[in-house]
Amino acid sequence: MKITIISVGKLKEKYLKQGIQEYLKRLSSYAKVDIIEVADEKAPENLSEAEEKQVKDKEGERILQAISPDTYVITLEIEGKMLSSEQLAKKMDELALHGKSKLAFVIGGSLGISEAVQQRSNFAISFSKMTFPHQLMRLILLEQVYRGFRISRGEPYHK
Ligand SMILES: C[S@@+](CC[C@H](N)C(=O)[O-])C[C@H]1O[C@@H](n2cnc3c(N)ncnc32)[C@H](O)[C@@H]1O
Repeated sequence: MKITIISVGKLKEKYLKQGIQEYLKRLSSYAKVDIIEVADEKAPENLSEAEEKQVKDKEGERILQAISPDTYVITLEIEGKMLSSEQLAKKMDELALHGKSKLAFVIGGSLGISEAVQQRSNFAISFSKMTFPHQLMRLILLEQVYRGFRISRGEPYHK
């Protein structure tokens, strides 16, 4: 399976970069995982709702350009559906079983995900009702994808 993580903005913090490199290395035994960073819009504080929508729409266009038509898209959304790690593992297994060999996870920018990207999404997953910074979300997602592969293969992993 080819997994792409599409994320808005560049990763800056060194400690996150190190963690992400570690999980990419671990995941390399299970899948080809690429990260695509799309440019974020510089968004000052106190934007009106309409201006926020414009920012999200522009970032959304860049996200959509990075997705090929035959890709199954999972967006990360606070209001999405919460799954257990086992359920995420099962979902990835089922996608592979149904011949879906391309999977993209989309992490929004600081204002979230545009409507157009939500419409393109095949499934919206929530990691809880809490808001995580998008850069940290990348690391949490990679850990869960790695955990998912270990669960699917019955391999030991931390409980
Ligand atoms: C800082 S958050 C954006 C917050 C924005 N107010 C919103 O409601 O989406 C940046 C991105 O991280 C991801 N994210 C943050 N917390 C999440 C959670 N609990 N579950 C799923 N995705 C989350 C989402 O993709 C979100 O677009």
